[in-house]
Amino acid sequence: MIENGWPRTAAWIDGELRVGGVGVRELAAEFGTPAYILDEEEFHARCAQWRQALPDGEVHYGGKAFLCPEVVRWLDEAGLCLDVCTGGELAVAVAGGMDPARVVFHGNNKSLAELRRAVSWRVGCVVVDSFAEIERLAALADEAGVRQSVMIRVTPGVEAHTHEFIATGGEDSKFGFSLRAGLAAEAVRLVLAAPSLELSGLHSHIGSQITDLGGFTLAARRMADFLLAAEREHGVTIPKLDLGGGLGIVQRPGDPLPPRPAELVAAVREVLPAHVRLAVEPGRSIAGPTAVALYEVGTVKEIPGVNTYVSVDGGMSDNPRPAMYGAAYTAILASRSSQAPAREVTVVGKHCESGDVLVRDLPLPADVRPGDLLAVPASGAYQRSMASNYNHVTRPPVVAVRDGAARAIVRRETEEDLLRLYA
Ligand SMILES: Cc1ncc(COP(=O)(O)O)c(C=O)c1O
Ligand SMILES: N[C@@H](CCCC[NH3+])C(=O)O
Repeated sequence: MIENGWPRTAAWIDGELRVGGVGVRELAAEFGTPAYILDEEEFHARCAQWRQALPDGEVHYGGKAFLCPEVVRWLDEAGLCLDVCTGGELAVAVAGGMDPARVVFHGNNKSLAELRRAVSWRVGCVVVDSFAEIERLAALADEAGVRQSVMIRVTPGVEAHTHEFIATGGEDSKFGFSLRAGLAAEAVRLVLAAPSLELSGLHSHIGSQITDLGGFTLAARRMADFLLAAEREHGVTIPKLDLGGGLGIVQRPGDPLPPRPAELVAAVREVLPAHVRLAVEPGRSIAGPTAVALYEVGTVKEIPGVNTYVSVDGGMSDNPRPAMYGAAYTAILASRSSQAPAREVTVVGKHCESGDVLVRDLPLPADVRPGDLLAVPASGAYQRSMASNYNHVTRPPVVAVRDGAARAIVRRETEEDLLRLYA
């Protein structure tokens, strides 16, 4: 039953799903539903896997996948650094105790306030993304009397095989400087000409949820060629190449198995010049498989000969990915065993939208009924971090489980939290 895609401690014991040694019935009773149940052991193991794959390089966790102060502390313990893309993510990093020197700051439109904060907090590296930003950052660093380390974000013209909304490395992109159009070369010239900026590396990120190595190695080759050409032209050394994140995960049994971190690192290493340090920014491949989303069934509506809708108490507000990217998930009946024959159902949320679908064509026991708990694996990345208050629902908690104990590392939002904003 428990196949790839589930966190490592997920097990079927005494007629229910357990994660981290805690049964889902107990979790639902204590923390309510919907809730994200995060397997702490899985998170630590995935950080360690990346750290070991790149002992002499830099692993920056892509904080956009899921971030809270407790996760920041786990990253610190694991020796990982952090990639943030807003002032808000930077604030969480600092709240979790991370030294800003270990933070890389991304974003295609960082505000002046964000840039000022990055400089004054001594953020380790700012990834510059536009000509305007190079000018702004150079002026701010100059004003503060510091030399700010930067990387230049380059779009290497690689079309990653993933959903177009999460592909970022193609020529036509809002991110970075185009290699082919010569904009990246101009960015190198401008950064090198700014005395308050120090060019510490080049950066590319081709997209997300990628399960083959071809795009990564092609990007690495193009970036390596560009780096060497820039070094020759300017007589400088560019010590680092950051190939971003993007490694995919299994979302449901049968999905292609993504390469392991060590395989990715080995493949791109082959095309990197020896003097260049490699950096990566995995988000989904660390956080994604760590959490299971837990829902309670509220209604089962059968339309004879057409479809059966199983409605749960969450939906597109806690997982917008099926609606946004057509992402395909699976779910199981998690709170009891059933011998009933399976029938195909559509699992939907409680929002006022027909597109509020969590899982399509899902075989579930025919006796699934209100009060049952459903569990959706691969829910650790881009779910809580993209959750919304649509229809004024409160966002679910993240409950970390380990060795039979459970604690909320992000508490459930309350209506008070929501009402506090209103005049
Ligand atoms: C610059 C950058 N780095 C890292 C990531 C993390 O990506 P992923 O979660 O796919 O590993 C992203 C998001 O796609 C990104 O835009
Ligand atoms: N939000 C996207 C990933 C985007 C990554 C950010 N560059 C997803 O859920 O798949």
